[in-house]
Order: sequence, then C-alpha cells, then structure tokens
Amino acid sequence: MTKPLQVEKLTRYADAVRKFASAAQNRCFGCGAANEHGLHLEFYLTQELHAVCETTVGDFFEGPKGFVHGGIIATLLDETMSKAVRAHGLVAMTRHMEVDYQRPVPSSEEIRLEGRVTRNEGRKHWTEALILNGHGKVLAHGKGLFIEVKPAPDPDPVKDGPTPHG
Ligand SMILES: CCCCCCCCCC(=O)SCCNC(=O)CCNC(=O)[C@H](O)C(C)(C)COP(=O)(O)OP(=O)(O)OC[C@H]1O[C@@H](n2cnc3c(N)ncnc32)[C@H](O)[C@@H]1OP(=O)(O)O
Repeated sequence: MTKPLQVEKLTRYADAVRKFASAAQNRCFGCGAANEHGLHLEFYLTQELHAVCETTVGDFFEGPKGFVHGGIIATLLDETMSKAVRAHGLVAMTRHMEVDYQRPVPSSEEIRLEGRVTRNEGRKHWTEALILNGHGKVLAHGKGLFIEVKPAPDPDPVKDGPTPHG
C-alpha cells in the first residue's frame, strides 16, 4: 500500500469485526471494550474490506514529547492489519511484521489508520497498514504476515452481557 485510500464514506462495519471488537469480555489492548488501559480503537470497513479507524492517542502513550511511542505505533499498525484480516472472516495471529517509521506520529491529535490484505496463500495472509495525519500525510507504514489459527469460542451473551454495538 503506497497510496492512502480516498474513501470519505465508510460503508460497512462487518459482523466479523464488530462481534470480536465489541464482545464485552474482550480485553484486547487495541480494540477491547473491557480493557480500561487499552486504545479502544473502533474500526470501520470500506466496500473492499479495507479496515479504517480514526482515533487520537493520548499523551500517556508518548515516547518523544508530543509524539506517540514507537511501540504503540507498531501496535496501531498490527491492530489495523489484524482487523483487515478479520474483515474477511479469518481468525489469525501476527507471525511477522515490519514497520517503516516515516514521520513522528503526534499524540493528542486525530490520526487515521488504514489496513488491507494484499495476498493470501492457504493459512498465510499478507497485509499492509498506514498511519496518516489529519492532512492525509503518511506517517508510518507496516507490513505483516498473519497465520490463521483455530477460532476461540463465541462469547456467551448471557454471561458476558450486551455488547456496546448491540
Ligand atoms: C486468536 C486471534 C487473536 C486476535 C488478536 C489480534 C491482536 C492483534 C494481532 C496480534 O498482535 S496477535 C499477537 C502477536 N502474535 C503472536 O503472539 C503469535 C505468536 N506466534 C505463534 O503463535 C505461531 O507462530 C503462529 C500461530 C502465528 C503460527 O504458528 P504455526 O506453527 O501454526 O505456523 P508456522 O510457524 O508453521 O508458519 C505457518 C507458515 O508460515 C510460514 N512463515 C512463517 N514465518 C514466515 C515469514 N516470516 N515469511 C514467510 N513465511 C513465513 C511458514 O513457513 C509456514 O509456511 P507453510 O505453511 O507453507 O509451511
């Protein structure tokens, strides 16, 4: 992915992503509602099943003053690629990823995350993700290899309670 998406309207929020992200017991640091220390990233999907999230990372996740820590930048890219894989109904874990830190990512300012699957081969799914600033400039670029794993059982709606997205 060398170019950002030119998508203004996010048209789908697939059940495959929503169900995982909004499960009441989900403690995922990236998207889990049940993790009070997490990033609470909320993803939407384009018609092509690219994952998109607009978010602001708080200054408590800073590395350099005013900018997001590099480890958190990797997390943002990892989570975005993971959601792009999930959008295709696949349950997979990151096997390999690389990060190109092109510009510092500001904290306390809105940024945009974009991810997509670029290639599939059996259990292997190759992905890319971008972090962009409010002017559409690319700040970081990630590439990943995700490997499908056995899905966890569905959340129990009685035990786990209602999900924030209904
Ligand atoms: C359950 C879903 C959870 C979703 C949460 C999402 C959170 C965001 C995403 C994450 O952060 S996940 C957490 C970070 N990732 C991990 O902790 C994963 C740790 N690694 C593992 O548990 C295992 O390595 C893994 C399950 C991913 C894969 O183990 P396997 O033993 O099933 O697969 P294997 O290592 O044999 O690799 C599968 C294929 O990929 C190939 N491969 C591995 N590394 C490669 C590489 N670097 N480049 C190209 N190919 C590679 C490997 O050769 C093989 O090819 P073949 O199938 O053709 O033989």
